[in-house]
Amino acid sequence: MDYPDIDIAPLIDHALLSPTATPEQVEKWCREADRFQFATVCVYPVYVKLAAELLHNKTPKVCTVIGFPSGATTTAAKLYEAQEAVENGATELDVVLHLGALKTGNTDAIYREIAPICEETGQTVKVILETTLLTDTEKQLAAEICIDAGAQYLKTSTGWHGGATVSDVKFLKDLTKGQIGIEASGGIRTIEQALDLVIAGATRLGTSRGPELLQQREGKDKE
Ligand SMILES: O=C[C@H](O)COP(=O)(O)O
Repeated sequence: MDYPDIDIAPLIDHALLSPTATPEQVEKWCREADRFQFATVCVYPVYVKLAAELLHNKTPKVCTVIGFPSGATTTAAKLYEAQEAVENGATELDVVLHLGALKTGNTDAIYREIAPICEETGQTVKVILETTLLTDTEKQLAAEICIDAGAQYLKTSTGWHGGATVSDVKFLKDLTKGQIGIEASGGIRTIEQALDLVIAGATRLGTSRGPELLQQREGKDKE
C-alpha cells in the first residue's frame, strides 16, 4: 500500500519505560528527541528532573507516567505523583486508569481520580486505558469519564499487556469524534504500523522505537 506523506516525528512520545532504564539512557533518549524533534520524551517520575534539565529550551516536552504500569495505586498517591512530577518539570502526565474500578462500574472513583489531576496540575493529562484488557463497553465508559474529567488524550496501552490496534484506535476515534486526542502506544515496531494507526485516527504515538521508525521511513523513501 502507498502511504500518504505524513511526518510522524512531531507525534511521537519517545518512551523509555523499561524498569531497568538508566540515567545514561535518559540522556540518549533526550538527545534523540531533540535531534528528531519528537513531541516528548516519556520517562519514569524518577527521571523527570534530569530530562527537564536536558530538554530545557528545546522543543520536546517532558512526559511521565502516573500509577504505572498497573493503575492500582491510590487516588491520593496518583495526585501526589502527578504534582511532584509537574514540580520537577513534567508537562504531560500519562495516568494509568484504575482498571478494577472500571471493571466494577465504579465510575465515580475514576472521575474522582482523573478530574483533580487535570484541575490541580493544569497540565496535559493522557489516560492510559490498557485497551487489550477491556471490553468495548468498558472502553466506551472509560472514554466518557475521561472526557468529563477534563483529560486531553486517551492512550491505548502501557506496553505491558500488548499494544495498540488499528481497530481500537478507530473505535475510540469514532466514539469521541475529536473531543479528545487519541494516543496509540505499545508494540509499535514498523513504520507501516505507525502510519496505519495515524490514518485510523491516532494523534500521538507512544513508542520506544521512534528513531528506528524514522529510519525505516527513510529507507522506504530511497527505494
Ligand atoms: O508508550 C509507551 C509504551 O510503553 C511504549 O511501548 P513499547 O516499548 O512497546 O514501544
